[in-house]
Amino acid sequence: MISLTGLAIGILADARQLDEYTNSKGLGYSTFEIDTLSDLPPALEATRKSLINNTQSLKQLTLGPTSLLLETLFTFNDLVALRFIYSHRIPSYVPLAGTITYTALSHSTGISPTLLRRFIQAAMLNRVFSEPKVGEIQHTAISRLLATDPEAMDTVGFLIEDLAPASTKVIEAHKKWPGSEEPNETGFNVENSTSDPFYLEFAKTPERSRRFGAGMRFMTRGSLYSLSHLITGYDWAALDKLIGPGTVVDIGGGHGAVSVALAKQFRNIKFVVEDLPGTVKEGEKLLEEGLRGQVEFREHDFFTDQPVKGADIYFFRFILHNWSDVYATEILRRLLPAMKEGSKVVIYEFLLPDGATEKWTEKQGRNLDMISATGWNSLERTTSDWATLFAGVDPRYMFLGTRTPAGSSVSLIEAEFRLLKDR
Ligand SMILES: C[S@@+](CC[C@H](N)C(=O)[O-])C[C@H]1O[C@@H](n2cnc3c(N)ncnc32)[C@H](O)[C@@H]1O
Repeated sequence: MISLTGLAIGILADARQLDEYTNSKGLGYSTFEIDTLSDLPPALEATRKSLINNTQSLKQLTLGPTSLLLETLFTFNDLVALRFIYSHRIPSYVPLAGTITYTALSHSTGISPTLLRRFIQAAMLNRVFSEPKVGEIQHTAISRLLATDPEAMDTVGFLIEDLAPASTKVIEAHKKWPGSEEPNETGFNVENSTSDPFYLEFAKTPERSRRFGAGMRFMTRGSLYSLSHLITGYDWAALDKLIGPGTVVDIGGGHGAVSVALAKQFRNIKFVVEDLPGTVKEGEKLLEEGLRGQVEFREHDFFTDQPVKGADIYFFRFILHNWSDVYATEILRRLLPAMKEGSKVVIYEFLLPDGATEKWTEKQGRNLDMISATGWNSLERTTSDWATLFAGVDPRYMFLGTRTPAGSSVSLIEAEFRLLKDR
């Protein structure tokens, strides 16, 4: 057990380090007006995490159980305020420098000054806009981002207009379809009154699809998601040295983002990017001239037998977390007839810890897991989940384990095809 003072002492030491860093960079102290702590060196990233986790614990302890429970229960108000700001495009009406009064904002938006004041002041608690003088609004770093970066605004829209309402229907979906692993029996299906799965439903409304795509790009920006972790975090060089050459099949590879990045680094590995017809055509069009021959696109539905025989690696990024165990099993089973002794399945996905964690910096994994439940009836898996999944597909799959490259949000999960006589 640690005392409030003990937590505060740790916080003081971490805060001092970050202050010294921003001062040494000529940024002064951290402020809500500009982003002073982006792109920290790796050692200070650990300090940032420790500061976030300890301040959160300190705050939760200090609130006490009743206030903490009520604070959690009232978080829906945070989203309502943000939804108001999103749907009325408020960030675009506030000057990037200086202030605007509620009355002036009312003239440009057509919304009453009282409504504006109430919803914007609610959002200010989360540092979206500030009021340096009574009645005058100015941008903070967050609201400025919403004003200047369309993908940030699209992320708000996707999460608040599409996912949050669907999440309120998850329990109804569980009651309607108890124990379902079907991708079209979810909170998203109840909310949208549709029997089509998530992506098919989105495809009906181009604007919704576009907003989803922009949101995904925004949320995977930055070093935590950088493909450099995948490039350096796995021994691709061993495959590159093979005389033969080595082959990687990038299943559900989209437009080939992963294969293209790897192909540039490892010029002797051949990549086959498989996806559904429209995506494959787009990918082929986008492929750089210099990579033709090394990267090939091929139509393939991963619920049918794998056509590329004897590849060294069958690779999946951000695929299996969209599918419940029944479907993930089928996808992995369809690889078996194509695999040779030593063929590997390499998966690049989020990995949840086996046990619970209260660390605030690990909340993102929980968020993603809840989203998987809301939209797909799928899950973010733990190392034990992966081991159980492979064991249930076929005894020839030998689960090799999981690894998270330093500084990465995404982990490697690996299994090998071994004939039973080798065990
Ligand atoms: C979340 S994206 C991941 C794309 C890529 N792996 C990446 O990480 O950039 C999922 C991909 O799976 C593809 N997909 C969905 N169902 C599929 C199926 N039955 N067979 C093959 N690909 C499929 C989609 O077209 C999409 O490109």
